[in-house]
Amino acid sequence: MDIGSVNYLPYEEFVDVFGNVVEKCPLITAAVWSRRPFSSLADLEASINDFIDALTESGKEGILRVHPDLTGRDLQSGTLTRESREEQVQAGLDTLTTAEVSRMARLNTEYKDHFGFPFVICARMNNKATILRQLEERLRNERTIERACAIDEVKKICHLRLQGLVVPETSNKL
Ligand SMILES: NC(=O)N[C@H]1NC(=O)NC1=O
Repeated sequence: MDIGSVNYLPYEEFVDVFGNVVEKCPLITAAVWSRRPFSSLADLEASINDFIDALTESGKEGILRVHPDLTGRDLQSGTLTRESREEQVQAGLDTLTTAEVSRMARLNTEYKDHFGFPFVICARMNNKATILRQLEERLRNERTIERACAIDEVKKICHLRLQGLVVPETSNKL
């Protein structure tokens, strides 16, 4: 779909198509619909990012909290959203050894106990080794820095999900 077609979408269809660009946050999509017409895919993405940036710190933590754990129960039981499942599979998180699964589970729990929200990272820009390493490193971050870092990852996930839904404009359009 191109951005012109996006601008013509009635509210219900817009939310059907873009409702999960931020994981389990269709409210963001519903709010951003009011900002159309979008001049470009980048403009749509900027509207989503502006909405996220304007949230209070507890609102941002709410966005993080609805994310599933990486390699958690949802991946094993098949209850992830389609997008999240594809991303975790692409990062190789469905092929961890038993030892890696235990390590990831232990670190995820430690992280969540420490910060009060789950560890979020753009799986498609990583692989299992870099994800485990970042999980260990980010556990040592100060809380405000870590929250900002996690929200940046949400925006990266959103960026890639949007790219899969909207054709970017060609620069040599007449
Ligand atoms: N916990 C977490 O990072 N989950 C997200 N990461 C990603 O790439 N897709 C997700 O759902």
